[in-house]
Amino acid sequence: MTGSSASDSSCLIAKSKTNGTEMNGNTTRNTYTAIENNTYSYEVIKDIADYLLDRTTIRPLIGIICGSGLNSIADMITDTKVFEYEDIPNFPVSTVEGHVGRMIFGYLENMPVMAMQGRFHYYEGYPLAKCSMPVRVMKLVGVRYLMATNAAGGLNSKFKVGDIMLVRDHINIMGFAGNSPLQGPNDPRFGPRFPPMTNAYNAHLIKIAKQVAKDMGIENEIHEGVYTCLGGPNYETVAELRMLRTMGVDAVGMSTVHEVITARHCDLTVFAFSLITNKCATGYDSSEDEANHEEVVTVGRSRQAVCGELLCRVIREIAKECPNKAQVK
Ligand SMILES: O=P(O)(O)O[C@@H]1C[C@H](O)[C@@H](CO)O1
Ligand code: HPA
Repeated sequence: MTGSSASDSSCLIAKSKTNGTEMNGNTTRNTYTAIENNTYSYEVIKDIADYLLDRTTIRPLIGIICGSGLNSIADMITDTKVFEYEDIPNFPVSTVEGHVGRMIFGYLENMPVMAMQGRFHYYEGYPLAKCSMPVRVMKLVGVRYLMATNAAGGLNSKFKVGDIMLVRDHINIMGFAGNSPLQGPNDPRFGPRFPPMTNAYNAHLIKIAKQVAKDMGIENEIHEGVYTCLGGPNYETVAELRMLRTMGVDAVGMSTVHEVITARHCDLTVFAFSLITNKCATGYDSSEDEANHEEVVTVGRSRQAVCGELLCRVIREIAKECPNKAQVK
């Protein structure tokens, strides 16, 4: 299937394209009529995937999402083809500091990858399905593995700022309230109506990452744990954090869960880790523990080399096992 049918009103995307035209004396970027009701049909997402594939010969097998302050993970990619989000039809734009807003195609460890420098969060005003829509784009581009990274508050008392938590599982708190990226009609071309989440995070890749951490000599800075995503943008109250801790949450953030649900729905293999950028304040007297985004981004930047190396080494191991070695550079 290529492109949307002109008769399908739910997936028309380019009704008012003004490609580089002059308006009020200024050059405008491409503008597209908004999709209806923020709904991304299979055809719209296929259009986005085709837009990207038409402009590069790279065929990624791995999709990467860079968390807050972790953009430079994608700077390690070689032979790049860069797409600004604002140039991709029907793509949202990043509005958060620390999220640049670029999709980078290229190679890491000789594996073809595509990486998001900047993700979309619910608190930016995007519905969850729109936040995780790029994961479906990855799927239609041909990606088999999603590697998601995020910045998170450490709730487990053993975690230190700068540590990395390999995500073993998540608690979908927003889902408890009925908010899901899979809400609405199900398109079986992506996946089943009722997808299981038992093994959302691939145990084999976690094992590989632990071995990699040992090889890097950072085994004391690596943990395995449970992540949860809250809606944000405010950080949590002490009472909320205490409740989350009793629920078994080790790290708290504002992303990833809906991306992973979307990825598992369309059968991507998932690996995710959280960089612990701050300790969660579980007492009222610990004002020094108050979270702030500047600190989150600063800690992210200070640890992105380590996070990048971990990711690259895991990719190196995936490359060894890659089912389609022909695609490896
Ligand atoms: O995109 P991630 O999940 O890495 O970003 C975290 C969550 C919020 O967007 C922000 C809070 O500081 O960092
Ligand atoms: N809470 C929620 N999201 C976060 C945090 C936090 O403490 N740190 C980074 N992202």
